[in-house]
Amino acid sequence: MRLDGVELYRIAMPLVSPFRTSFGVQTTRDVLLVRAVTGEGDGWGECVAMSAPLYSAEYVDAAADVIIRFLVPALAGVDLDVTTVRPALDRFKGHSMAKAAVEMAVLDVVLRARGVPLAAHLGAVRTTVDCGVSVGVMDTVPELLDAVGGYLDEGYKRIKLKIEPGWDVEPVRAVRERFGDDVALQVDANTAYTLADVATMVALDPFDLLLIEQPLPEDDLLGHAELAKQVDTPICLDESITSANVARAAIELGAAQIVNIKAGRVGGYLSAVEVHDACASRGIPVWCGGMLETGLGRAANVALAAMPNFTLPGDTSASRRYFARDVTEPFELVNGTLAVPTEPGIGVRPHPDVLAELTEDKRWIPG
Ligand SMILES: CC(=O)N[C@@H](Cc1ccc2ccccc2c1)C(=O)O
Ligand SMILES: [Mg+2]
Repeated sequence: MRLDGVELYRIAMPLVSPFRTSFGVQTTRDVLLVRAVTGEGDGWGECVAMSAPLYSAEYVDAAADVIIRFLVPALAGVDLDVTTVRPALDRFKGHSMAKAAVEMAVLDVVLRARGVPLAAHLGAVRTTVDCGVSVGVMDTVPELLDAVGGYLDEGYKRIKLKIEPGWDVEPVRAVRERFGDDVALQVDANTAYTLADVATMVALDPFDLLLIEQPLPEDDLLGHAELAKQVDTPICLDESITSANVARAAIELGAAQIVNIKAGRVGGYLSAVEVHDACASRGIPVWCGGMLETGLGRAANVALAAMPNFTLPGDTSASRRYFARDVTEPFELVNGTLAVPTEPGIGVRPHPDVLAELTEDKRWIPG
C-alpha cells in the first residue's frame, strides 16, 4: 500500500468547562488531525500535543511542521504496513506526538483495508473498558465537590484530582469526607513538586489514594525513587515514561509502581504496546492516560485500554467530559465503561459536516 498523501486538519474544539492543571488553564482544545490517503482508502490520526509546550516539549505548530517537513516525506515509496511505519519514522529524534499521529493514521488505513479492528490487532481482551475522570484544579472546595459529585453520578469508576502546591491535601480531605473511603481516588501533580515537598506527599498517605501521578519533574527518576521510599501511596509516572526503555529503567530504579500509558507520549500505539509489555513482565499495572482527545484518539485509546495489563480505570472519559459536540459520534459512558470499537481500523470517522465546521486550516501534503 502506497501513500498518496496526507491531509492535515487544524480544528478548534471548545471545552465544556475550563480545565486547570499545575501547568495552566485550557478552554479550547487545539487539535491537529492527520488523514492518510491511499489507493485502498484513508485512515485518521490525532496529534495530542497542546498549543504550547506546557505538558511536554511538543506543541501543535511544531508537530505540523515536522510532519510536513520530515515524517510524510519519510513515508514516500514505503510499502505502508504496521511493521514498516515505525522504522521509517524512528530515524528522526523526538516529536513523539507527531509520530504517533502519523502512525495512527497509517495503522487505521492499513487495518481498515484488512478488515481488522485496532483492538484485535493490539491484543485486546475486553469489549468494554472501565473509565475514570480527571478533575481540574478549582477556585473553591465547594466547586470541586460539586464537580466530583456530578462525575460520580454519571458513573465514573475513579476520580483523579489535579493538584499543585496550595491545592492538594485540603481538596483530597474534602472529597474523602464528602464521598467516603470507598471512592477510587488518585491525584496528578503534572511535575509541580520537588523532593522538598515530601511532607505534603506524606500528608496524602492517610487518604488511601490509588496513586500519586508524576509529582516531580519528568527527568527526575531518582527523585521519584527516593520519594517512593518515603511515602506509602504508590507513585505513578506519566510525563517521565517516554519509551519502553525508560519504563524499564524507572521500574528497576523503584521510581514507578504504576504507569500511565499515552500513545502520543511514547511515539505511537505500537510503542504503547511495548510499554504495556515491559510493565506487565515486571508486575507493574498500567492505565490509559488522556490528552483531551477527540473521538478519533479516544477510539484508539479505548482499544489500547482493552489490553490485558490495563487493570486500572483510565482517563478514557466520555466525549461529553470535554466537548459539547465531538468530531465523531460521541463516546458515552455506560455503567462507568466505554465500549471498545468493533469496526475495522480505529472504528470511527469524523462526521464530515462537523469536521468542516470546526476546521480552521487544512493542508494537503503529497506522499
Ligand atoms: C486528562 C489529563 O489529566 N491529562 C493529562 C494532562 C492534560 C491536561 C490538560 C490538557 C489540555 C490539552 C491537551 C492535553 C492536556 C493534558 C495528564 O494526565 O497529565
Ligand atoms: Mg498525568
